[in-house]
Amino acid sequence: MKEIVLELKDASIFQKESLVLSEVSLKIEKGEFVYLIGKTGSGKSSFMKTLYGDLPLQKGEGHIVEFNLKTLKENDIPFLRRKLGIVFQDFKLLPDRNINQNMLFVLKATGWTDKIKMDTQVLNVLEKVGMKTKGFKFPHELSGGEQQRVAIARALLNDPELIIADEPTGNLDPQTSVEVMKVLQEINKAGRTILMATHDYALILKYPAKTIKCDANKVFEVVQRAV
Ligand SMILES: Nc1ncnc2c1ncn2[C@@H]1O[C@H](COP(=O)(O)OP(=O)(O)OP(=O)(O)O)[C@@H](O)[C@H]1O
Repeated sequence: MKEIVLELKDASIFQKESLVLSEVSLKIEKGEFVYLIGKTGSGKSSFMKTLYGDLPLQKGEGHIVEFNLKTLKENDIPFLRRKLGIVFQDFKLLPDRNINQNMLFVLKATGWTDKIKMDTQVLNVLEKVGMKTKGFKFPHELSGGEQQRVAIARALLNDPELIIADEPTGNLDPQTSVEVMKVLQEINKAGRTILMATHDYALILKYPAKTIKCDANKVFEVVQRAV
């Protein structure tokens, strides 16, 4: 039987008191690549925030990696985040330090202490995204696509069980989006599970995968048709 990385049953997603999504039931298995689509304001970010503990799961059931979202405590959140790799549209790299230092900052914050192992892991993840030789550069010295590749490398540092990417190509031109997408595809082929919110239908057509949609306060799987 396949390992389940994420399972929601009849979950409701709220922003404060307002209901954004209801009756959400879905399963994501280890190794899947899943797109999350939907209009602006349909609830994609709220959905993802619930998965990484930024919004509480107030109703329904939710299990992600080894965590129960319903009983998740404030103290559990850093441990949950270590099992997830989170990638944002706006990269969120620290501007005042170079790429290697950005990576080491995350490793230190997540409990790594052995300097040699840390340096090896930084090189290892930068190599996976084709940025091994750019560790000395500052974020502002990199293109948007390179910054996003570094952000993906950062998400890989703690060997996550699930990568949650919220519009990772949203700030990139079409060609650069494809380059970043190729990196995500390679990471997926290596066995990692990826949930990616996107507005980019060209990417979905080029790299078809299971697609779930937020619409009218619901989440459902959509069948892609060849065009
Ligand atoms: N911090 C917040 N406080 C209150 N309401 C919020 C907050 N963030 C989002 N919302 C509301 O929740 C609903 C869903 O927004 P959300 O950002 O999840 O949508 P989205 O599908 O990710 O949109 P986009 O594609 O623009 O990122 C919207 O009605 C929005 O106004």
